Amino acid sequence: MLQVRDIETFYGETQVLFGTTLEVGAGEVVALLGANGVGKTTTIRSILGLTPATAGSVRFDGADVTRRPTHEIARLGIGWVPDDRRIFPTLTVAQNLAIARRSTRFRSWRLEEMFEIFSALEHLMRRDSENLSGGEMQMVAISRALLGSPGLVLFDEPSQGLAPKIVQDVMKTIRRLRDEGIACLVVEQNAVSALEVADRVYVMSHGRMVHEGPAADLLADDGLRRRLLGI
Ligand SMILES: Nc1ncnc2c1ncn2[C@@H]1O[C@H](COP(=O)(O)OP(=O)(O)OP(=O)(O)O)[C@@H](O)[C@H]1O
Repeated sequence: MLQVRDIETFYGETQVLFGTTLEVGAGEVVALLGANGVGKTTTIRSILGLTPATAGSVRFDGADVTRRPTHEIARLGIGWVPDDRRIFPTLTVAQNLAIARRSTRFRSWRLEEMFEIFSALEHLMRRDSENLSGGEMQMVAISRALLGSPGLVLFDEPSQGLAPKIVQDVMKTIRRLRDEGIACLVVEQNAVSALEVADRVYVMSHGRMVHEGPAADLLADDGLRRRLLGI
């Protein structure tokens, strides 16, 4: 579904990605881990064309999207759950969700299905989004991504700032998406939660991948985990 090959990305003169390569298959959850500042968010930004790669390629669903504008890339079926959620604060929850609707070649989701996944969401629909708690915002951010009919969802730090029970709900939702055949790329500081939900994992350091393999292997190998992730 997603193939990122040898991408190089800069902020101005500063190079952040030095030949980053990764793949996510349909119905696969892939975790992207690594210390602060190694380039995980920049990898997501390059996939979405927000900070386009200057070398290498990004392919989604068979199409080369490397230097296409972000709105075109999103319209092909890439959903994004950003680390700062980016919910429009002056709109209600219902309005935030209404403007996210999009049809793609992938499965579309009904609002009622969002209410099944997040039982609290139905009662939040009329609320102004600026008054939501962190967990409520995350429900809205994930629902918004799904209402855009994605084939791939990019999650940036989905558990950041959330209570443990809500983190469990988010991870359960990611499993559900996988079961529906949606590809998920999950950038996380909370490495254990990410490894528990992921099929495969990449570990990044200084803009390059330094490890790739089954998530279960890294979860089981204390020595390797300590060396790569310090935990
Ligand atoms: N807009 C920007 N302008 C200049 N440099 C940036 C910008 N955004 C990020 N950087 C730098 O790029 C590097 C990689 O940042 P990035 O956010 O991709 O890392 P990360 O692995 O996602 O880390 P974190 O978990 O802290 O978000 C860092 O050194 C960061 O300071």
